[in-house]
Amino acid sequence: MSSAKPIRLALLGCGTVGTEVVRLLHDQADDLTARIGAPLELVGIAVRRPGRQRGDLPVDPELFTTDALGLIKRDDVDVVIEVVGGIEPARTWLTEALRAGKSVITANKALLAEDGGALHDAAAEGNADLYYEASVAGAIPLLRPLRESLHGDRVTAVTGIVNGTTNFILSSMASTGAGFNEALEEATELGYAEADPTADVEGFDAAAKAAILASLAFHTRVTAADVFREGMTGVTAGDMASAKEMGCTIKLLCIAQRGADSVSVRVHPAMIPLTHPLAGVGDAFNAVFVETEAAGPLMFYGRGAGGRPTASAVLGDIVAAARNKLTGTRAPSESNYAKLAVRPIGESLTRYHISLDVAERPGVLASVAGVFADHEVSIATVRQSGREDDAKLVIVTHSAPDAALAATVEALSRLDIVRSIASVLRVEGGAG
Ligand SMILES: NC(=O)C1=CN([C@@H]2O[C@H](COP(=O)(O)OP(=O)(O)OC[C@H]3O[C@@H](n4cnc5c(N)ncnc54)[C@H](OP(=O)(O)O)[C@@H]3O)[C@@H](O)[C@H]2O)C=CC1
Ligand SMILES: N[C@@H](CC=O)C(=O)O
Repeated sequence: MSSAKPIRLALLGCGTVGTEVVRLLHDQADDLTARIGAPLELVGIAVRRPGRQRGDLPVDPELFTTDALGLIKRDDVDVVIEVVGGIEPARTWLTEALRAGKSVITANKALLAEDGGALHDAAAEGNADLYYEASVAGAIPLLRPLRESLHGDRVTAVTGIVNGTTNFILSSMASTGAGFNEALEEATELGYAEADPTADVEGFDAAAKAAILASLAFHTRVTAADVFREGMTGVTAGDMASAKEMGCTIKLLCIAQRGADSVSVRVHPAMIPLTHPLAGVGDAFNAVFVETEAAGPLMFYGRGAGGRPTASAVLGDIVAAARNKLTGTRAPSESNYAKLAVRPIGESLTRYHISLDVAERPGVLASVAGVFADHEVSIATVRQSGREDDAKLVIVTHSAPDAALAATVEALSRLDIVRSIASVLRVEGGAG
């Protein structure tokens, strides 16, 4: 056993992730002590409802408190672990801890994407560690490679599936034909969804992760407000069927790209070919491609959500922060020297898959094609089906500025021969 003084931990939150952090700290205590060179000691756990049943947690019930700020301020706390979520009071707690020189480990992507700058500034002020590996892609070691291993290279793009809940729903819809509500309910039971699952299904969670990834990859502060966001609630069983007919599937993608002097960051559902490596990423798994100038493409894959996988990432950060405490060193600080501008979605080159319900009469195709030509959007494929009074057109475009594609859809909706725009999806990776 180590005779070194223990590193003392305060845990804020003991829900899906927090309970698994407690279990791993307990189950792996001896190994952790050997790896760090000092034991870890949990000195307090802040929760909202201390009397709540938390299974057979291997922890002294006396450690629970509702006074998170009081716990953070205790002199015997070296490291603060936040697995509560939300903007406030988490921001106040974490800035307080960092300014006081306490290491902070957080899984709170919403806060990092909304006001990560304030946390990084507080870390610099307090000469404290700020680690947040669990905030993006659950268990996957992704931020440390971006923050350290790839710092000698230039990242040009980050593309991936970064939300487990929506991947679980879309995979269930595609493979078993499950309905949206049923799949969301199951994802929630399995501990994948956010406290308010609107954050998952409307793309806010993936957009927050996209902002964190783009900030690290491009050395530029990117916030959630900079990210174009479209959720997956508009994806219908009809879209899934249409995707299947074209040899494709639909995934909620995060796409961050670096140009010469700007970046673009977007989150939206996209149709991708079944041959695309992301097409086979099922269940609540995540996968992220990082493209760099020297290393070329790199792919990261693993469990993107769930208590135990996420706790694994938190534990890795605890070990790093504890080692730094012992050696008197610090985590790499924020690197935002590039300060690149963020380009709006309208300037990004994208491709659309558009399904139209149209009148069945001569000249329809010519009128529709004319709208595309007017907006300088070229058509890749057209499929026509239906009978009198029930005709459908499915058009896939070549790539064009997103603003031109959006304007084309808007103009199509005003044609009298177009009864309705059944769906519009972006297309990635050679689909169509
Ligand atoms: N679930 C997952 O798969 C992943 C989650 N994350 C992130 O981890 C964080 C936690 O998620 P998760 O464990 O799922 O969330 P849960 O809702 O399961 O747990 C939240 C915990 O925070 C406590 N809490 C809430 N409000 C307060 C408050 N005002 N003061 C003190 N404690 C409070 C709750 O207390 P009580 O138990 O008493 O209600 C609960 O223990 C979030 O930021 C989430 O985005 C990141 C990656 C994956
Ligand atoms: N709700 C999130 C949890 C992990 O970040 C997700 O589903 O990915």
